[in-house]
Amino acid sequence: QFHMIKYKDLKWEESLGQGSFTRIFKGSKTDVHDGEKHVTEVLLKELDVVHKNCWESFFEAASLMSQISHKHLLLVYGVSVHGVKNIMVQEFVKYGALDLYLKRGRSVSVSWKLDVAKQLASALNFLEEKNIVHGNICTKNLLLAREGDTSQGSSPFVKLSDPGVSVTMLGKDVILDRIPWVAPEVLEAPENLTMECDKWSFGATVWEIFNNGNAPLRGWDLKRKRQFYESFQQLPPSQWTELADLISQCMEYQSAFRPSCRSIIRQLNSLITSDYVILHATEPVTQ
Ligand SMILES: N#Cc1ccc(Nc2nc(N)cc(-n3cnc(CCO)c3)n2)cc1
Repeated sequence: QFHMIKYKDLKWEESLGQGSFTRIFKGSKTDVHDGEKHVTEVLLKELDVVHKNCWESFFEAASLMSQISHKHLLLVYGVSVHGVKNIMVQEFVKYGALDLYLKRGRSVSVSWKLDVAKQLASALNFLEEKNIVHGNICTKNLLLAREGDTSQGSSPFVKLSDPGVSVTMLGKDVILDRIPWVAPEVLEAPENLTMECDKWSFGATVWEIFNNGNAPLRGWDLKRKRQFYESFQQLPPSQWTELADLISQCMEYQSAFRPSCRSIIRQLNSLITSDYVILHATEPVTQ
């Protein structure tokens, strides 16, 4: 179910950082068809050799993204295996991960943030219709393809990245460190990963977007993070009550009570039309 790409057709350029058990590089792939050579800019996601036993899960994540296509889902060109190296070849998304983009202090408007949240909700709705669980929704996995410029009225465009190695393959500490994105029931038993878990993560991700990419519970150690769930705590609410309500509905400890994707989209639509948006056209950058 995969396009296998020859290692010799790939070229590595600069390193761009790392994910869980993976390293990412800018690169290019060369294809030849009808006798013409095509060079495409790509993102090369390499599974760390020490974790090569996770290669099935790594490729499972990639195949999830290549079985279906949607405008807000990352395009995966294929995979390449070379000796102990496992490489996923993805489309290169121009502005990279949203968490870093927001941290760079771009002051973006409330309508920009709502637009991004709505695009993520529509990707989630699509996955839900296909009965596919993502399992790692967060701004690190939300890629910015177009910056959008609210003064020019052009809107941002985001793509949801692959979930990476499944949470079922990660150690307890890695899962604990994903608090508050990982749903509480997944902490108890990672096999509990369901669509409802993606809604919890969606809530934490919207919280990040409206807090300029600052990670929630930033700097908390694993013990404190664990206690956050044990005492059924919620993230600090936004002063925009309707937004805070949506986030807390998604981050409902009882998974069955979390809203449907359709309800999430409906609530986002009413937020977009509320006068709060006009009043807070461009938030002052609060770092
Ligand atoms: N400066 C800069 C810059 C960096 C990266 C990109 N592009 C891109 N394209 C992708 N397909 C995936 C990612 N990516 C980024 N972080 C992760 C890890 C979490 O998934 C994945 N970045 C563009 C500009």
